[in-house]
Amino acid sequence: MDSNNSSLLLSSSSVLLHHQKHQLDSSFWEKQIKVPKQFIWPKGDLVEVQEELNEPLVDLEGFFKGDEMGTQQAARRIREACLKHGFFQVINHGVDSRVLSAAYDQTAKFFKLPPTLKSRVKKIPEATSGYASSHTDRFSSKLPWKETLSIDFHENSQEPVVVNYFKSNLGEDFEQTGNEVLISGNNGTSGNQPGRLTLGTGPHRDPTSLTILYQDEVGGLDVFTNNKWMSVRPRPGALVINIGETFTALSNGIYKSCLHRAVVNTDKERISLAFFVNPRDDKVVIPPSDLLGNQGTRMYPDFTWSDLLRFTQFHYRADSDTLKNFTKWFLSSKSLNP
Ligand SMILES: C=C1C[C@]23C[C@H]1CC[C@H]2[C@]1(C)CCC[C@@](C)(C(=O)O)[C@H]1[C@@H]3C(=O)O
Ligand SMILES: O=C(O)CCC(=O)C(=O)O
Ligand SMILES: [Fe+2]
Repeated sequence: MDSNNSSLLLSSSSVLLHHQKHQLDSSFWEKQIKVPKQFIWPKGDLVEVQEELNEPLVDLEGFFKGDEMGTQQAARRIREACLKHGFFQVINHGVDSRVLSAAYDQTAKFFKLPPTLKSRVKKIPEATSGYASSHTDRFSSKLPWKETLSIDFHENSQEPVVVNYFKSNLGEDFEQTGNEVLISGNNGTSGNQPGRLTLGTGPHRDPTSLTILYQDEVGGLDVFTNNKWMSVRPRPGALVINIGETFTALSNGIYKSCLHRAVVNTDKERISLAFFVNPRDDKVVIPPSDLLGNQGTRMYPDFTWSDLLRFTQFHYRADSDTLKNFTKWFLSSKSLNP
């Protein structure tokens, strides 16, 4: 796939706890036990995880060394995972561990900034980049217990996009932050009540093509498969990879994008860094003809990543049925404006 349109999402539900405007800091929780109702999720979405997902661990060392056997084994494991639930973890992925920890540290540093400084990079409604606290500007219920920082990133851009983003919005002091934040992060939180009633990120399938996620040791990423919620164990140095719905469409429904969520930890804050890989805006998502089956049936219409992104940002909150509802919306908007 020609995929050079990506975005970075940094989020931290815990820092929300410490820095949110409506005094949602630790002293607030000591005095109050009530979580604002907009943050409370339905019981069905909060069902606790029982088991760990035994997702494949893919070692990319052989691939990078040009070793045929190692490459084939990795490819087999990836295919198996994508046919089943679309989640796997990679080790020896080539991303230097020092780069990952520097990105993590800078992310943590960003979320610890005072709200006034963070709001200098606040996401405006039409934009896909910027800082957002619980998406309060977009939604009024089932709010995620997190704050996020998203940065658009185009591989073919001549500019150091991330560095410029930090430098121009937060000043020269943040040039280093931009240098080190190569992938981005999401986060969980602390506090008994919020931990039991809220979610860092609600159940959804990623609308994107591919998500590369670095989660810290706190954990909290759960996947819904085999009819139950299963946790994805944080493995030191590993990256979690998952298929998004754009990839499902590209594979004509063969590769699955699985429902997942990030739960809030009752005593520890959590940071995760997600790098979303997407097709270029002008590329139509069309599966290769050998994936169409005997009848040549297409499962999804021709669409571009920007169509699907627009749908999730302005018409629909990504959940378990985004691709199905996008397809309906897209076809009916096309028949109205052919
Ligand atoms: C294109 C995207 C929209 C979201 C960020 C990326 C990939 C996943 C989406 C999201 C995380 C799914 C759950 C709801 C959401 C609003 C969130 O909790 O952040 C989603 C992101 C978004 O719409 O900004
Ligand atoms: O924080 C996590 O581990 C997952 C977040 C997520 O699913 C997303 O950003 O799409
Ligand atoms: Fe996700």
